Amino acid sequence: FWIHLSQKPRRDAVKNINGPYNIPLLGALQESYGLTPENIFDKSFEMGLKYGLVLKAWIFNRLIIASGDAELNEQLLSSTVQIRKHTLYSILHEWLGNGLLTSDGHKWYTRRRVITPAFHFKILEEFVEVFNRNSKTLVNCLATKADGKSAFDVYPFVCAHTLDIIAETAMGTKVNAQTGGTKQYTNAVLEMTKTVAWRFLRIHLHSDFLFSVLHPFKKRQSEKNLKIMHDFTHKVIKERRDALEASLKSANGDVATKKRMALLDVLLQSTIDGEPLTDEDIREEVDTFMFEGHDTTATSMACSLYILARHPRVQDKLLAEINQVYGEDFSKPITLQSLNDLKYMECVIKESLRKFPPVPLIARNLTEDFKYTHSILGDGVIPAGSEFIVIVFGMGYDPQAFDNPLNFIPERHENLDLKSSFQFIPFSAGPRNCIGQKFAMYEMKVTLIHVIRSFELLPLGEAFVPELGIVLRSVTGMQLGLRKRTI
Ligand code: HEM
Repeated sequence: FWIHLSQKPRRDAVKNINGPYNIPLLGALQESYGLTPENIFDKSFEMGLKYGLVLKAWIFNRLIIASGDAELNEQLLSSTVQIRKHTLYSILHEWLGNGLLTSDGHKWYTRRRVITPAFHFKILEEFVEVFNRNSKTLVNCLATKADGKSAFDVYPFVCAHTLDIIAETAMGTKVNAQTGGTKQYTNAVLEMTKTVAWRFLRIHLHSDFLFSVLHPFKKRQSEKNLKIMHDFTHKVIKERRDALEASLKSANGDVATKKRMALLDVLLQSTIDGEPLTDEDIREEVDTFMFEGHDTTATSMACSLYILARHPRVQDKLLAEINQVYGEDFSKPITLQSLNDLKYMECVIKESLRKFPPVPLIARNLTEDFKYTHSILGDGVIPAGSEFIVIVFGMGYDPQAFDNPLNFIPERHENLDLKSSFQFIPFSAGPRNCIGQKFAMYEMKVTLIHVIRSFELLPLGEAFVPELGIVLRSVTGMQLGLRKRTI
């Protein structure tokens, strides 16, 4: 009774927000019962129709606000105060430490300032060669599947490809995931990514204690993988630091002018409050890039290929644009400038991100009262301590923003007339938006150029069945078929 009474001020504060019936003390358990990673998408749409784009739910003493409403989300995501990530992210801590993705407060702010120059266009320009070379390897790997009649899951192929790219660009090291190279490290990254996604879907396993007790074998395996990954990253950092110091001591000095800079090199040369970053600081950030920079992009790319396979008209138009920009004989080199000329491809990628957002949810813990002004809800306050979930996947299907949202229509992005840019946020928005957004777009463009020029994508295999993870998954994989093009 006392708990129920103590909730009253918080209940009163969110009276203007609809939501399912709450059983005193227990909350809306009847709604969460039977919710699975696969049915959560349909259930969310049902609840949106019933309660509107913003809804509240209590689970015991926790107040959860879920919002697919751009007006409210804009105010939350633009805030420089409400930047604390949800406790759901805690399962990433043992791997990523307190890096850019998971930190907040002063630490996040200073790190963001130091890391931003690592994504400067001059550095991205140098990465085009890495994207290009690895895309050619991807094409060679995919050629083994191009019999024109068999369906296969394209995700593992693009995942190894994005892992190769991020290792080379973040650490300056080749791990050859596509060709079976540095197996111990790449297997550890891939297994760890799977374990994190698996734990994410099982709320009780967010507790490290329960994870150790209920799944001791998985826990041991996970510790082994962590050690392999951390040892590897530390070794690479040490080697790059030694090389940097040696080159700075040498007469004609600076590595940056001679060799391609990896993101790691930018961190090695940075200071915070006059102090260089320690190896552990850098390790957190490099591991953050390794995680955040490969799985998101792999999902996005695999989904683009999946949906293109089912839209031959769009494929033809894309191929025509590629030929127009690079010549039928592919004589023009791929540069950042020429990638910017691929306007239709940009629309294709955006449309795929709308239909299949790789990060389906963004979740925050509110550290202070969140005051908002809203055209329907009026002025209000969501109390500190509440949890706020931005339903990114729902926003892409809002018919107010996107006509015929179920259809795949890249052309809609040519003249998209949104009331606010916050209506379309696959890379989030505001101060905690994705720092790797441009990197990802260029990487995806180079990959698509090579795959589309080499193969006709065929609508074979099972349909996509979405499954919620930290990153979007499909229960059936991302299936398609391939036929070699004769150029
Ligand atoms: C299609 C590919 C990608 C998508 C859809 C994507 C999406 C996102 C989203 C939605 C966030 C915000 C997460 C949150 O607030 O909880 C985010 C943050 C972040 N992303 Fe990406 N991302 C992609 C690729 C990349 C790449 C390639 C890198 C690195 C090379 C990267 C690095 C990061 C980092 C470090 C953050 C945390 C930024 C901060 O909190 O200041 N991402 N990304």
